[in-house]
Amino acid sequence: MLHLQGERLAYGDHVVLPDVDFRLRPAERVVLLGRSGSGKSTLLNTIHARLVAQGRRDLALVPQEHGLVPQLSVFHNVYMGRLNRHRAAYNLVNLVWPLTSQRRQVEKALVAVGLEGLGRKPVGALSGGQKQRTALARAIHHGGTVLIGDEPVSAVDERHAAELIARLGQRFETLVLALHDVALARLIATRIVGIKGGRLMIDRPAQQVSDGEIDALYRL
Ligand SMILES: Nc1ncnc2c1ncn2[C@@H]1O[C@H](COP(=O)(O)OP(=O)(O)OP(=O)(O)O)[C@@H](O)[C@H]1O
Repeated sequence: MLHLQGERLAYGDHVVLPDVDFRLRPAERVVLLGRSGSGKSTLLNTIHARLVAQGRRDLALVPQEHGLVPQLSVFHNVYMGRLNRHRAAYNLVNLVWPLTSQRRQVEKALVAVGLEGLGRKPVGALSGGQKQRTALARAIHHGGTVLIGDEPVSAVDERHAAELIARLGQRFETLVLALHDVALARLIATRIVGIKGGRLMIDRPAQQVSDGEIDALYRL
């Protein structure tokens, strides 16, 4: 599906990951772990950009800052997950005066993330956890086979985070997620990638990765 080979990931002169080898295969559930600033978002964003450049459309994204429009309603933000499926005029009608059929479909995505009935609320008036759920609903509404998520449940409490991650696992065949919660990573990951010191220190099937190795990622 994707193969990064000896790639140098940098922002101008600031090299984050100088020599990345990373392969993504269909149906993998890859979780990226590592300290803050280790390069998880950098790798995720590169993976997303490459898949888009390949012309993949079956790809949903939950970015770290959610990428929502706070002035617009939850409905509008979630509807935007499918903008590319319709003609501009149809989208315009729905953004101004949503059709019942579209409201129903968006509502299904809202139910999936526990935001039922909140479609009319402006995103700017939501809690942090609700904003994050809105971003998840947009990804679910977009649909596809691959989900790229940067800390997609970080603002949700532990129990609900596990439920939401499990739901994402049901909806998307292939997952690449950055997570900070190791227990959550263990629930969903078939493969763990641990980043430290500019390298992918770990890249193995999840059951072969010990807790000690994961702890070492977070040690200075
Ligand atoms: N747009 C950018 N321009 C320049 N440097 C950046 C940019 N984004 C990230 N960096 C730097 O790249 C490094 C890796 O950042 P990245 O966001 O990939 O880490 P992360 O592991 O996702 O961190 P966190 O867990 O805090 O989100 C950091 O040193 C960060 O300061």
